[in-house]
Amino acid sequence: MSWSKDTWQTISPIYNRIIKMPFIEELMDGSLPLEKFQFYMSQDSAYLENFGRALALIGARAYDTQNMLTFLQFAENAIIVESALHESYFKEFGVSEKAIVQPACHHYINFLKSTAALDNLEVAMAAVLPCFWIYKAVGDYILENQKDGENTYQAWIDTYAGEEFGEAVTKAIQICDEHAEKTTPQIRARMTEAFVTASNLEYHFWDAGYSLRTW
Ligand SMILES: Cc1ncc(C[n+]2csc(CCO)c2C)c(N)n1
Repeated sequence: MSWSKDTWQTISPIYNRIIKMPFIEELMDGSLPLEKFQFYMSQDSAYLENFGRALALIGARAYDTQNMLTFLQFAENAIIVESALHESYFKEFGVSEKAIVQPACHHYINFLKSTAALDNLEVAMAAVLPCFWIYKAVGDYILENQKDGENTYQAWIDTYAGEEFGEAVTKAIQICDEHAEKTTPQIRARMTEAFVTASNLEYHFWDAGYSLRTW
């Protein structure tokens, strides 16, 4: 079995907990209180900037120029495409000031940046993968299960369930599998560990949004 299939099975209990979270269920039916979504989006803004930095760092460390280009494009997308989504919601809901980075976000961005800077390249690539893969899976899950009707959060849902984003996810998974295949069993095991940690951090990011958890 490929590294990615095997690793997705490992995190399936975490993924199953994620799609049952009140944050996701209420995002799906549009009943999520605005205050919680605003908190999540303002933290996500800081997340995206730092995630973009981690991706650019991985790009700089890539073994060949093709993978370098791919990760630099991921970084560019994280900054430009996703921040457009944030900007439109910020305008709609009148949030403008830069947020203080709260614990769950702080934990996640520092894990990503330190892994991207100091760990093996393969491990760094695995650490950023849940960000792509879990969002695609959650986006598709919501699109398949949501009821018809107006939803304030539809733009968010469509971003992650979209075809274009799907292609980026497939590419990110493929790159990890290629690197997993060529590396040692020890590093492959650390790739899995980094993937599990990032998946847990995704859970906590949404959980902190729902409970408005601050320092
Ligand atoms: C906490 C958190 N995790 C993942 C994403 C999703 N995401 C952010 S950047 C990017 C790839 C480049 O577009 C993806 C998939 C998010 N928004 N917030």
